[in-house]
Amino acid sequence: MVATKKATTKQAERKPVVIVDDVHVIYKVYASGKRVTRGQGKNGIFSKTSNLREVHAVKGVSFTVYEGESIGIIGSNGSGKSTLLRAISGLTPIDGGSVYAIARPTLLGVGGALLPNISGERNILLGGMAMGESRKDMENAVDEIAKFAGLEEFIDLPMRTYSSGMAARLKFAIAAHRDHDILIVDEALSVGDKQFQNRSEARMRQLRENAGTVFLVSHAMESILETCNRVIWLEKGLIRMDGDPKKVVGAYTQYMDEISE
Ligand SMILES: Nc1ncnc2c1ncn2[C@@H]1O[C@H](COP(=O)(O)OP(=O)(O)OP(=O)(O)O)[C@@H](O)[C@H]1O
Repeated sequence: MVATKKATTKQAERKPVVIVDDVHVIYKVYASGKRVTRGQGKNGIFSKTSNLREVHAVKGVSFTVYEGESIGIIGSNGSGKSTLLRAISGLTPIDGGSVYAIARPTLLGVGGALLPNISGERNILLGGMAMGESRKDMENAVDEIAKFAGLEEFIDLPMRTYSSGMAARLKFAIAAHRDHDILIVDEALSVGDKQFQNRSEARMRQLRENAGTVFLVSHAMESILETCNRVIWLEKGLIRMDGDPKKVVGAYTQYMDEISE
């Protein structure tokens, strides 16, 4: 009886974890392909503005995520999925609107930057500290992370000597070594070789189970349906649909079939 009452109260007090309020992201790119950073467009070293192109990748997206929700983000290529999640994690600056989160969201994927001229071990220390962990905890975690990444013999070598697969494995292992309140997964399942993929998939499953909130970007509808209890479909930087996974995935699949005919 008490348990039922508790559960009902809990449902009534749905706790917001992430609020995305009218978020816009605009990339500024030179037609030559050169990326422009803020402040360079006007009177900077690249003062020739005629070739400057703007890509409005996210055009006013709003939604609220509640505790315990696992959100799948789907949409066709270039619809703004990765940009939106990078904006939520704070890696991509936003050009309008706001993001509020109860904890710092961690982006678990192949995107994070490691430093090429320092060793794998020092990257583990710095990477972990950049995610808010103490130096001591990271020092204790080095061996385990190196082992998970399968890089024990290489961990004292500079990162620039690693293959791209080795570097991706290390990035995944650093981000995945502890549980996160808000976890953002950007198709990280495809990291590394088959053996590492199995290991990372198992760890991902564990992380998803332990995380309070999970965002998953994927083109694999099976993993979206398996993982998420809410799905947001983005198209051309706008939310096209938001709700029940089966309904949203069904509508998206139909749309993709129609446009490919
Ligand atoms: N660094 C960047 N500089 C300029 N434009 C970018 C950059 N990153 C993405 N874009 C553009 O922003 C738009 C959204 O890209 P984004 O990568 O967020 O889409 P996506 O939905 O994740 O795509 P995909 O499914 O192909 O991974 C695209 O038009 C893309 O060309």
